[in-house]
Amino acid sequence: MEIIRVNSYEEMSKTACKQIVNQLRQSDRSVLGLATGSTPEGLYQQLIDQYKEGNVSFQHVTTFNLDEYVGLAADDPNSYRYYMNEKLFRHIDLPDNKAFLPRGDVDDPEKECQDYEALIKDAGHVDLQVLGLGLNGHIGFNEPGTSFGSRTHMVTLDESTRQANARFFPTLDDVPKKAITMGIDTIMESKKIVLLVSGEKKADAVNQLVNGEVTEEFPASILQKHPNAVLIADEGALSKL
Ligand SMILES: N[C@@H]1[C@@H](O)[C@H](O)[C@@H](COP(=O)(O)O)O[C@@H]1O
Repeated sequence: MEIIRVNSYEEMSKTACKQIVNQLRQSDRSVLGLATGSTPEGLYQQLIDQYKEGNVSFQHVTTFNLDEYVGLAADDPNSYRYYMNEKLFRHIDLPDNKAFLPRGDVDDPEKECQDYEALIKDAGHVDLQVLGLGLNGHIGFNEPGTSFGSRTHMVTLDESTRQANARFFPTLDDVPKKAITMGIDTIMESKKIVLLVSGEKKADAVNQLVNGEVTEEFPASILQKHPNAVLIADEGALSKL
């Protein structure tokens, strides 16, 4: 895995933005994989700026997000669909019908997982997948213990993940207990992976990711085996390497 060391959160966001712009210059019909959480917010702002300056268009792009909470509708302010609309989609020219997330409020989440896999396959798989890193090594919502062979599936969130994400919700009780996430194998099929990590609180996780053994107990460790993965991380995140 290539490591790009940057000085700040802003530089991380700009460097990731360049990777995406380069991808879109190679093909304006690229399929992008997107992530939520605090980490990619700066990247999305950079992409909006690039779009507004006329440097990039998303007109022919397709996007697939990693995950969504089960039970939350698109217009729920805590849903990842709502996050993506607010932080990126409504500011750019990406067509609504090309911006995919798993739907959290369906009657049959298992079927939704299969349908989501089929959509990704029909689109020709993800060209560039943006990832964040959970404190426990999760990617998407693939918690420790998830099979490396997993495809899009429904998961029960770890208590630690619910607590880490509680800051977005009124109370911890409001954090959903289940989510739909692309599986590890689904993520690994992406042609390129751009993993973003910022801040000292992720330093132990980054150390384990880079130097630890490849184990299902630390899902992100599988990225060591990806042929085209890049970690863009700031000094804080790399401080324990
Ligand atoms: N499902 C998301 C992940 O995709 C994300 O990478 C992680 C880290 O979030 P943050 O970037 O806010 O630290 O949080 C959530 O659990």
